Amino acid sequence: ADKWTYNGPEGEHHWSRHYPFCGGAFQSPIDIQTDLLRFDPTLRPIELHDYNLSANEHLTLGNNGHSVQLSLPSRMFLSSPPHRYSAAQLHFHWGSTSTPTGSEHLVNGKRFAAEMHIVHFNSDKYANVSMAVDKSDGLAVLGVLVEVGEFNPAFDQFLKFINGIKYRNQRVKVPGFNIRSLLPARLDEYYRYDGSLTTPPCYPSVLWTLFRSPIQISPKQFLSLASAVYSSRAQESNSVPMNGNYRRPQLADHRVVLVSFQE
Ligand SMILES: NS(=O)(=O)c1c(F)c(F)c(S(=O)(=O)CCO)c(N[C@H]2CCc3ccccc32)c1F
Ligand SMILES: [Zn+2]
Repeated sequence: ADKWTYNGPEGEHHWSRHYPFCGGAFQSPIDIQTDLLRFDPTLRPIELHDYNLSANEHLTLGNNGHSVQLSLPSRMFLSSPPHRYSAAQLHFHWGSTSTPTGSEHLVNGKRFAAEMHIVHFNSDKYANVSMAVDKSDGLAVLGVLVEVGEFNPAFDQFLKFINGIKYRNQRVKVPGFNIRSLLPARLDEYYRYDGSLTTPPCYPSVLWTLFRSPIQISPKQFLSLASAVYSSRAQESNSVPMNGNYRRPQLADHRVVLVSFQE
């Protein structure tokens, strides 16, 4: 069973004991130093298809003990030629109410308040995300940096249900909404590199796309995300708040980070 945590004896420095890839190459996240970037004119704007889900479509919002995740239908897909990647789920990483800095990727050493990941799998080659998750060309994850600022109505489309998933393994149904509205305006400006899952089993199977522009959520929305959920089960006596669920930056070790824009 996945008994890894972000702190303590099962924390990230111990992951590689049970999950060897976590100690391997091509690990994520990384600190994106903009002076190491290489502009790539072939990086096209990210194209999203069927992201506008109807309200009669029901998504599962769940607490898996490591993150808050929202299931996504596989008919939603992104195309980043030559492949098509179907959506699987989106989830978040954040800090804590006292330290609102919990993004996974950093930009020039700056850590943002939180980070959203939309996990897709290569549906040209694999039947589902579980088949794709350990293949080097298996996954494409969209990363969105989150800042505390303006109220974000799109975020509330699922955040208003978060008190139904306070404890590990709790799940609720939420009506579909336009997932595109969770993303920044500029889908043509992003960082691109080959990396891994940022949680065990840390498979080096992810084509990372981290958008340049952060999105904003209000202080109240951040507080709700960072204080509503626990990584412990409902009936457990000592409840463990879920916060600081981000992995520290890994060595870029000569990996090239491509960038789709030139200032
Ligand atoms: N930051 S990240 O994008 O690397 C990333 C996570 F951070 C994360 F927490 C999860 S998880 O499934 O919620 C829990 C651990 O697998 C996944 N889930 C992936 C990994 C394994 C798997 C299998 C089926 C569906 C989704 C996933 C993930 F890809
Ligand atoms: Zn993630």
